[in-house]
Amino acid sequence: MPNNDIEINTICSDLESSKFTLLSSAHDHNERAQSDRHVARKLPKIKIFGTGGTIASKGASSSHTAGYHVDLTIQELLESIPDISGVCDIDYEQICNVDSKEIDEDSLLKIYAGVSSALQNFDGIVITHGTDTMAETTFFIESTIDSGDVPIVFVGSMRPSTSVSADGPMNLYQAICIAADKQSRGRGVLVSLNDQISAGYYITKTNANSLDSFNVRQGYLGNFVNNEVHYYWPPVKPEVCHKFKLALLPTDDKDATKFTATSFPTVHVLYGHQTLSPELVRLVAQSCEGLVIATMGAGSLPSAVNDVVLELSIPIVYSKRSMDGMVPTANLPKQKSGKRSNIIASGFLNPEKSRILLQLCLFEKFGLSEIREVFKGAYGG
Ligand SMILES: NC(=O)C[C@H](N)C(=O)O
Repeated sequence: MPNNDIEINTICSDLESSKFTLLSSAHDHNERAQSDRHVARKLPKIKIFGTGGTIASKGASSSHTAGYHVDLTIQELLESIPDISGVCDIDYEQICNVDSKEIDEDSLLKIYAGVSSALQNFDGIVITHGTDTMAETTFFIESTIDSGDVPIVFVGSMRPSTSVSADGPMNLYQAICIAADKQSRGRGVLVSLNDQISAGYYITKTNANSLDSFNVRQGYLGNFVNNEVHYYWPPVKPEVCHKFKLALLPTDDKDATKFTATSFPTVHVLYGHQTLSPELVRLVAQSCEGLVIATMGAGSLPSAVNDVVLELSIPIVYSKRSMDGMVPTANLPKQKSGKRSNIIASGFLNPEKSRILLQLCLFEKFGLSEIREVFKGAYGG
């Protein structure tokens, strides 16, 4: 992790002679607060966290857009963007540096802790992250952090830094400008990718390769064109999002963002298909505290699978493998006795977001009816 203030020459061709100063996270905050630069210009202070992903990756050559590996620190990434010294003052920190397939609960909690702490001292937060699992992290952060007015902007890229027309530097530049823009206040967790601004709660990665990788059926919130942020709507947050107050064990009485490592209950996801084995469902259910099944339509699974599910005692969420639409409660299989079963409809939540929501519910020790209430927020239950 970098320790000192560093001067950076931008590589943007029309700004070749410009310089800006990056403040490393180790830099003393009091010194920063007292600096004339801050006081005189009153620029927004933006915290930038690096976690890895394609945006921080290098490939074998400029034509390679696959088979690359994470190899750039957040400091190096910041060296590749246009001058932002007139936009904001930035401070940066490397949380981890991995492909997002490696993001686990430990990384999620590190991001959670970093964001919680930065919310107290910064006007905006930017997090670089791989796109493959970005939607899971944004869903987790929106579900666990009340960001008030402070924008939390996630950003990634689809091409590695070494490729021709790498999209990372522009995406990162835009994310920082979005986080620094007053219009972004009161919008919660945002995602900036391919000139579009979306709600972190709703995004889904819908294209495994193209630059326009995130499709948001609920609509984009705005876009970024030629240094301008344009929102289509006034500030709004996802109404259906259940906010969890994570009961983490503090290790420092004075600092609520420091806590002991915690593991979340295990929740597995099974993918529904013709001939899905009831025995597989039974077997998987033995090794988890909750299960999500990507059903084939709006809650449909072979009857033999439904029969096994109804015998189990753990909560089982019926989600869907179709990208759009929802699983309504009316489609859930019922107990012969007429009693409510252990099955919960995911509403419009996809399997991976349903998994995180169920995990959070189980972490909070919610019973079946409370879990149902939480999923009702997403029109399931
Ligand atoms: N475009 C990307 O960022 C994909 C990469 N595999 C990741 O999620 O880390």
